[in-house]
Amino acid sequence: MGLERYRYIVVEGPIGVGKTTLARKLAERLESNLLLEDPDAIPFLPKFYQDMQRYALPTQLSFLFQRVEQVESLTQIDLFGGQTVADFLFDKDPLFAELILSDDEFRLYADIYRHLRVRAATPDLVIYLQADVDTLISRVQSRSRDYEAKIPDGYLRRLTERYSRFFYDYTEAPVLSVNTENLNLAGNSDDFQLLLDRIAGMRSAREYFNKA
Ligand SMILES: Nc1ncnc2c1ncn2[C@@H]1O[C@H](COP(=O)(O)OP(=O)(O)OP(=O)(O)O)[C@@H](O)[C@H]1O
Repeated sequence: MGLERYRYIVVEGPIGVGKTTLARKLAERLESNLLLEDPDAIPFLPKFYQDMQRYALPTQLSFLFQRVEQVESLTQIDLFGGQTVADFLFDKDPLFAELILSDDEFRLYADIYRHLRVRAATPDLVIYLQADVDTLISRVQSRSRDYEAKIPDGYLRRLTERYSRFFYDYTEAPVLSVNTENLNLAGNSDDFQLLLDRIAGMRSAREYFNKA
């Protein structure tokens, strides 16, 4: 199948693009370990969407500590072997921090981040999912988590821009950028198979997949 060579695959992209959906499907197909972000375990998140300025710091720190724990569990998984699929990249944590924190808060966050000295494993492949902001909005609405009704469109737009810049500069691991506008990974198994073939056929460190 050509997918065995990836021991650690990360699916990334802005809120609602479909990371969790794809990570679950990949893990099921590969019979691999699955590492998922758990937004329901962040008690500040609903409050954050109501008052971003006030709740940005506790929300950001809660996500950071959750990711640290998950990255540590990855080391455990590694001991037992097998493949792992995750729906987040540890290195993207500061991307959110820069977007939502004030300058002073960001300095404090950066100190904590540095002192944690996390050594996150480098993925063998990052699948970077992309979609228009309007598509993100409709996908977020389709999963109907009540508190997400308050996510401002401008926030999703700025986040999407930050993601583009982040991956423009990112060279740590091979990246497959996937335009998901016409690729229904939620329901269409043909589309999922197309993507699997594309992943298996990946030959260089940076490739693009755009279903015509
Ligand atoms: N390629 C796709 N085409 C159409 N709908 C999709 C696609 N991928 C995911 N969806 C749908 O969009 C919604 C959001 O998907 P999902 O929860 O996987 O996003 P996410 O990127 O993991 O979000 P978050 O960043 O909040 O964790 C779900 O309802 C899912 O069924």
